[in-house]
Amino acid sequence: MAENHKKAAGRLCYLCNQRRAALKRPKTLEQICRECFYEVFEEEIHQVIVKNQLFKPGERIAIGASGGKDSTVLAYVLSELNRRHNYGLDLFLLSVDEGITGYRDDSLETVKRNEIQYGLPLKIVSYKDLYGWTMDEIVKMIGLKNNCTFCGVFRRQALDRGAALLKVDKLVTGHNADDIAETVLLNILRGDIARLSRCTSITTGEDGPIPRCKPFKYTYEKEIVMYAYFKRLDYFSTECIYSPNAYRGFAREFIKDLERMRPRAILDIIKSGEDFRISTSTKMPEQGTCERCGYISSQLRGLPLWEVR
Ligand SMILES: Nc1ncnc2c1ncn2[C@@H]1O[C@H](COP(=O)(O)OP(=O)(O)OP(=O)(O)O)[C@@H](O)[C@H]1O
Repeated sequence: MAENHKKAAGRLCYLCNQRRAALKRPKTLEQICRECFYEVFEEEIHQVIVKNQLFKPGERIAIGASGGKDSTVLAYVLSELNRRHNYGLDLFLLSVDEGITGYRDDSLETVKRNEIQYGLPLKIVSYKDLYGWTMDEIVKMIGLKNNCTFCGVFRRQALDRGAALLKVDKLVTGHNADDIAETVLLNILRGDIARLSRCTSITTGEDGPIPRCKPFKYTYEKEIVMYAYFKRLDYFSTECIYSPNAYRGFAREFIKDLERMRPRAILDIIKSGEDFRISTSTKMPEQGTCERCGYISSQLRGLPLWEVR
């Protein structure tokens, strides 16, 4: 960040041609000033929201808030845009406490501060209350293998339950362009055509109880970090202590390497995912519902009975 800062200093901003450039924009490599950076960063997100008709006036929206950089910037920018452009949204923070000591307990403290800083009501739902156990207990029992898969499934359901308690119309998450490009690549590597065809959708679950959208679908992770840094936003920056997902880590590093050579690579991977056409002869897996808890499941049985309350 400091090097980037130094390289840009001394020149005039490429966009306004008035103020000194303060940074090199990761997405375009343009040398621009802070003010122009804030403007293009926020305006691009506004355009994504408008073009994709993500929200309707009067809607209640829950922001999936983990305390990390993405969801913290999302909460901040969405409140700003809501005010500036009169979206007419009622915004809420929704956090899931997975019960991971030394990680989620600390990041939730950040979300509690964000609740006050941004004036957004916060709802916390926990695995302990919903299912009767914490991830600490699960990891003690099953170890680190597959624990991310378990946790991902449970978090999805917990967010739905929290959203239902808040009576919101939609849930937004801080998934960014890097996350989506990474998922496209992983689905190709795994030959998972069903997931590949839906992982680039900006809104999902429209046929379910609570649709989800990703306003940061085209927002670069590096720009989110820069924005949070320059705006001095209060966020928690530690990785989950139980996330040893080496395969995903490899895809992430690969995309970072591509980005270094060609910043557009992230957008190009997303575009490839969006334009992918599935042959009509490809057999798609059917999505079912769990025979025990009734929640959506890729297999007949979703969560084991003892896990759902
Ligand atoms: N415990 C949680 N409670 C509420 N929302 C969550 C939680 N964990 C993840 N999310 C939502 O899912 C998004 C993607 O989560 P992921 O685990 O990939 O985190 P991330 O990329 O580190 O994002 P962040 O920087 O916001 O933590 C987050 O931006 C957030 O909106």
